[in-house]
Amino acid sequence: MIVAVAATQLEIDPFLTAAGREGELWPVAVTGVGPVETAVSLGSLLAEKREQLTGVLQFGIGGAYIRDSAVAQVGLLEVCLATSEVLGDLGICYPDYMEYFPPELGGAEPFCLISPLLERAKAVLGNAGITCHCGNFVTVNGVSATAARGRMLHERWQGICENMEGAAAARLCRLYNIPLVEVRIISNMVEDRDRKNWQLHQACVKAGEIGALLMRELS
Ligand SMILES: O=C(O)c1cccc(C(=O)CC[C@H]2O[C@@H](n3cnc4c(=O)[nH]cnc43)[C@H](O)[C@@H]2O)c1
Repeated sequence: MIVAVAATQLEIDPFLTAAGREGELWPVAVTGVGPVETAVSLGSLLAEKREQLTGVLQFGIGGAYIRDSAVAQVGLLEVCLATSEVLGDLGICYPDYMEYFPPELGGAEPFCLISPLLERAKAVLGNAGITCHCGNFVTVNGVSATAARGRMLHERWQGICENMEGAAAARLCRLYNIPLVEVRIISNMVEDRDRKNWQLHQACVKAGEIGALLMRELS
């Protein structure tokens, strides 16, 4: 059994619409925004259901880091799959520099998400003709609101996508030895903040549709 989770009802509603009657049988949860809420809600869910679970599907929206080379730039409303997750702002925060703690103090250590379930998810998207970018994701407590901060996190982690929940789910899934597939649709570029450039609604709708497709094919 796979559980589908997203941070907000804004992401879950289009998922339920796309899932239709079939979705009534799927376990689904809203985890809340940010790593702490995710750890609390997903942690109690996994503690209860871990014996029955063969995977966690986390879907939602995220920001795309702007890359130096235009070759593989991820764009608005494009699909990203995480091959790793890291807590990108756990440490000492300077305006455009992060100093991470040593490993014994919980220093930033990426969680690898490569698994047979991830390979199946890639195949599902490929068979549906959906192009997806696979790469490292970075989880933050605060949305990066400057291009400089985004560039710094991108360069430090070779990150493609910023979000606020993935590393918490990755840490829990590692604890319980359950594979995690994290898929995000780009709602915004990580740039000097300009809210009018965000495509929040469209990204939530697409995230719900892709989430439902993956649940249908992976369950
Ligand atoms: O600034 C606003 O008005 C505003 C309105 C609604 C939502 C937001 C968010 O910041 C959403 C955070 C939510 O979405 C994910 N997300 C989307 N883009 C990013 C990003 O660039 N950096 C980090 N997280 C992002 C995140 O996972 C949260 O669940 C703002």
